[in-house]
Amino acid sequence: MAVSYSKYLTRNNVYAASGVAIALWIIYRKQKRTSAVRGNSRKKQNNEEIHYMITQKTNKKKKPQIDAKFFKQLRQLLRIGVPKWISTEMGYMLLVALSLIGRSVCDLWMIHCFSQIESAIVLMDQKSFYKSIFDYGIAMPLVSIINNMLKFAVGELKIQLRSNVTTHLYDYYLKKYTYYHMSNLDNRIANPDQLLTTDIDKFCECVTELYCNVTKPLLDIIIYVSKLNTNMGINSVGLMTGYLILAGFVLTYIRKPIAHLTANEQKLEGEFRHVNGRIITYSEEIAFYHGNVKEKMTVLASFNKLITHIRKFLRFKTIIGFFDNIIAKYFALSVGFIAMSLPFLSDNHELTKLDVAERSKLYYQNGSMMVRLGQAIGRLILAGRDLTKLAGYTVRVTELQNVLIDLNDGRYQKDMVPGSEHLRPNSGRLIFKNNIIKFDKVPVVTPNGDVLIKELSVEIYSGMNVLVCGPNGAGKSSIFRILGELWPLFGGVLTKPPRGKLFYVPQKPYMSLGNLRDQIIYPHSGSEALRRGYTDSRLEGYLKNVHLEYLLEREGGFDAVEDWLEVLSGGEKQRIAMARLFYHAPEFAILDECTSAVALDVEESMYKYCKEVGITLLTVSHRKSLWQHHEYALYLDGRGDYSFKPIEEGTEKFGS
Ligand SMILES: Nc1ncnc2c1ncn2[C@@H]1O[C@H](COP(=O)(O)OP(=O)(O)OP(=O)(O)O)[C@@H](O)[C@H]1O
Repeated sequence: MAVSYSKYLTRNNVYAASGVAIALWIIYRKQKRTSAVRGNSRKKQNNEEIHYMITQKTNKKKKPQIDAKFFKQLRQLLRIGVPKWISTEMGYMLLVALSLIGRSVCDLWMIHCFSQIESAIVLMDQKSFYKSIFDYGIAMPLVSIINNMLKFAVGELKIQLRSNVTTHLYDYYLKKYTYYHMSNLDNRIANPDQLLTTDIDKFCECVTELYCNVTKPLLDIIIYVSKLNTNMGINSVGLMTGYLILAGFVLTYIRKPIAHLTANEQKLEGEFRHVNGRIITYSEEIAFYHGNVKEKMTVLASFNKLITHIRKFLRFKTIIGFFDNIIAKYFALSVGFIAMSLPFLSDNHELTKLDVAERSKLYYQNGSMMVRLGQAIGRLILAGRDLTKLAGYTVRVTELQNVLIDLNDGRYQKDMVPGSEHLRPNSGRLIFKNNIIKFDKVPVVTPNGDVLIKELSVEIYSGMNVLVCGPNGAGKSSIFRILGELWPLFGGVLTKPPRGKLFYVPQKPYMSLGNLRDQIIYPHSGSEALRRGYTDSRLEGYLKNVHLEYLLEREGGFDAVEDWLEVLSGGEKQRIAMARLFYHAPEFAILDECTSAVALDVEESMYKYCKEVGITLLTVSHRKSLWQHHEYALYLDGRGDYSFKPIEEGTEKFGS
């Protein structure tokens, strides 16, 4: 029989359809105009050479896909999330599974209960009706408890997974110098902050959601298939199962691009956050330069890139959603109805021998089960979508993990300058020995293979204060990066005191979160300092040495908590860093232009104090006034040569 569409042509339907058409047209026109305006502004931006750069290598091979590699990566990450078979995480997984079983049993019981209620109404059986309503009322709290227990267990499972994965990766990230190496020696990851925060969270959320979205439908399918098989026969159940397999294949195939679109979205979110973060970090510098307009353009360029991608992703999801709905929901239901009808419409099924009332009751029960079976199948197919999303997060978190493992093992991936292919990072030898710093034929090479000095051979003993000088970019700080083990040794033998006996004071000192005491004793904790015998009065002495005792009164004592990077002036920060040096009292101190903002008289008293307490100084400075505090000068000429000589009467002093 032909379908007659004319009956749908009612006045209300025509109004509704016209409304939707007009709304779509307005959106289309508006978007076209917006993209035209954006196109112009983009051209303008290009003219002004507005672009932001984040040096993250795009690895074309690494498109996330649901394949054996993905399952291997997922298994590895899950082993971190659920480390043992007998563990809290397993306990919560079990609780989730039990709650899901409880919910399926409740669903089944409710189908039975509702069929009793409806049958009692149709048969006008008052007693049976009130009994069923009473049973239903009694069961309600239990159903509610099971539902909320499920939510609780899912929430806790996610928290456990996130804690385990995050702690594991931070163990690597904050081990030795990995956090420094990731941004300075390796090109692979540009935004570890995004990966360590949002991406891990999303990964764990996806895993828990998937666990529920697979377990419950699977459980439902097993329960309903076995019930329906008994009630209706193998044909009906076979039809549904066959459909499930076919639909699963089709949808997995058309959803393939979701994985890399998700991974890309996370990457762009990370870049956007990174660009924003820079404005916060350098707000003062930007403000002095009136750089707001330029920064706005950079931020908007990053934002537009993100939005364009999200919009593209949304369109893709909308189109896929259309097929998802049809295949996973509506068509699944139609197949369900056909499967339902098979025994009822056959001539020789046992059902045909029952009276109408019994058949109606059975139809309701089997129909409800079939609908739920259809929904379970639909949900299972839709879980495929979560799986592709999960593949995106899995790739990103796995990449982070791999890079962290590589860096911990001393393996880096960085674009090297041409001609540096023969250089092998970590090919030098490191020896720990007290009271000596010795570079024995150590090449001074930047992480990207730029050779600043071919072979440096210098021997410095305790008590030999050395001034390091030379033009900008000659490699003065680079020598100390190698000495501080931040940069790898590309050859030779480096002898140095053990960590902790060598202290670095940079030009821009770092101030930690915490109170005033924490700034002096960084990176020790308050209790550690006390254990070592450093009372507040001793710390006050160090503040006096750097002429900062007034801070105690101004800020409200050692326990005052402030954002010290903001609250202290440049010179105050440098003086706090010197007080920190006095507290640690190392064998050797590297002073890298660390008194550039300090008044000359204060600088002099600080240097005198260092000598008094026997700290050997290796100073990088362009100030002539500092030469008097040193006995040796290491001069780098900026062209790869150097000289290491005692400072004598006639020695030429470099600097201003
Ligand atoms: N992380 C890095 N990766 C690659 N090259 C670097 C890195 N850090 C510094 N360089 C390069 O190494 C060279 C030497 O830098 P270094 O900081 O040692 O100079 P410097 O002598 O201390 O100069 P200045 O007096 O200006 O502080 C510079 O050309 C610089 O660009």
